[in-house]
Amino acid sequence: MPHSITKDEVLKYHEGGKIGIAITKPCDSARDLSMAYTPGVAEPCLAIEKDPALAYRYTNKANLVAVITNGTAVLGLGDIGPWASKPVMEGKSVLFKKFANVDAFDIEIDEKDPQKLIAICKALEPTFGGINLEDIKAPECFEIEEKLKKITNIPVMHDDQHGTAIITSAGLMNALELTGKDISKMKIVVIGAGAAGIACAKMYRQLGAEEIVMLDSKGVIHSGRDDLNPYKAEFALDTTDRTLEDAMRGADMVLGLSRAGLVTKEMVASMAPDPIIFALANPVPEILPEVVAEVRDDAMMGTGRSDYPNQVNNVLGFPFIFRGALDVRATAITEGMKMAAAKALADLAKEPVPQYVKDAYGGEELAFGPDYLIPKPFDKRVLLWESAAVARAAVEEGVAQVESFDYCKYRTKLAADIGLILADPCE
Ligand SMILES: NC(=O)C1=CN([C@@H]2O[C@H](COP(=O)(O)OP(=O)(O)OC[C@H]3O[C@@H](n4cnc5c(N)ncnc54)[C@H](OP(=O)(O)O)[C@@H]3O)[C@@H](O)[C@H]2O)C=CC1
Ligand SMILES: CC(=O)C(=O)O
Ligand SMILES: [Mg+2]
Repeated sequence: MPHSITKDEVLKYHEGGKIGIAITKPCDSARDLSMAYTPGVAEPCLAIEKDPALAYRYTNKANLVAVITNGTAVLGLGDIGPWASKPVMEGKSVLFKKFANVDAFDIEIDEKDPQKLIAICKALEPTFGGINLEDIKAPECFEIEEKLKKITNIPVMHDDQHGTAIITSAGLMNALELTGKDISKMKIVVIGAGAAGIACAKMYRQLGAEEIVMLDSKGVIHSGRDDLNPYKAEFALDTTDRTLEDAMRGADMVLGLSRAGLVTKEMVASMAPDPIIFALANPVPEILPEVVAEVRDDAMMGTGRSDYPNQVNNVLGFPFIFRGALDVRATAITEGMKMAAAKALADLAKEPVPQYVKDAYGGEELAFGPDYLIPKPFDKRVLLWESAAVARAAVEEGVAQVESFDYCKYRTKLAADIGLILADPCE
């Protein structure tokens, strides 16, 4: 059931913002001040001038991510601008810290021109160990990310694209296992041909999907349309489906990454048996679980929200992906790293759930099944499973910059960070 929170409570919670800055070294005496600031600070400066890689050793760069937006596609609220986007970006920084101990600065930029935004992000490279692009609208987001990946030497990831693709893929893999559906024979409807929709559809193709019907605000993306950008055109189908109602008929899965309330009961009723329904628009999904339940008892349902079962949300991605990437000083986040993250999440969902996780969800019984397709963000083991998988994949894909990487030792360290001792750290 949804949590009951009032507008006043939420606004009160946000007074003064949600995150601050902590000092990590002693700074209580004149001697400390000479170390932290002048004259002592000149030593690391000169060392880094000689060898820029030492910035990873003598500054916080190695554990610092920029959460960058221009506020053009904030949640499902649309182009509300950089000022109004700040609570979301602060929230992302909170999640980076809370779930993966990654320090993150939210940076809201008053700039819509992709070329200028690219230049600004590139200019920030000396400060950060990674860049998490957030809530930048399509199609500009594709060009911005693609260019930044080429011109920077730090991992850059557009969370709405790849975080979402990874988490929904994990949920989909497990839904396939539970329903026995064959992805290559499924009709998959993707509502939204923006950042998230396009990236998810690409990853589903990697998983074997063949029939993906995608829709934008003008309807089904079909081969007769002449108003498609190249990213949408890649998904243009030769189909007679024109509306969402047409597309949903007989569909095995619908993935909503668009706007609130677009899916009706009638559409859900027209889907194939055992439908997979991920209605992920935030904060209000394309259809609510209780409405689906009125017409189907065989649906597997997920939303992006914290107050329903199956929270299919990129919170399960970005903190852990960057943790793994930063720890091996990866220069990029590759396809192999993304797939490793999705598989790790899917696998973890099949493990018994610790009591503290159940307690965080009101004592609810949580076990692999239709209402528990993916792990919960408060499950500390996500760090262990996902970050270790991402770091290992980075090494295997040749983008890690550490001199050596010992998977078993890394898992032991991550386990210690969450208070676990592993029987088999190499598992
Ligand atoms: N749960 C999660 O983890 C995540 C959820 N989301 C949610 O997904 C949604 C989209 O985000 P994002 O991809 O970043 O945004 P974008 O602005 O990049 O894309 C939005 C897409 O929705 C389409 N759209 C708008 N209205 C309709 C409609 N009536 N019918 C069909 N499509 C429509 C737009 O069409 P057009 O191209 O014609 O404008 C566009 O393609 C948001 O609600 C966001 O909160 C996003 C990321 C993660
Ligand atoms: C979850 C998220 O990133 C979004 O809705 O945009
Ligand atoms: Mg987002």
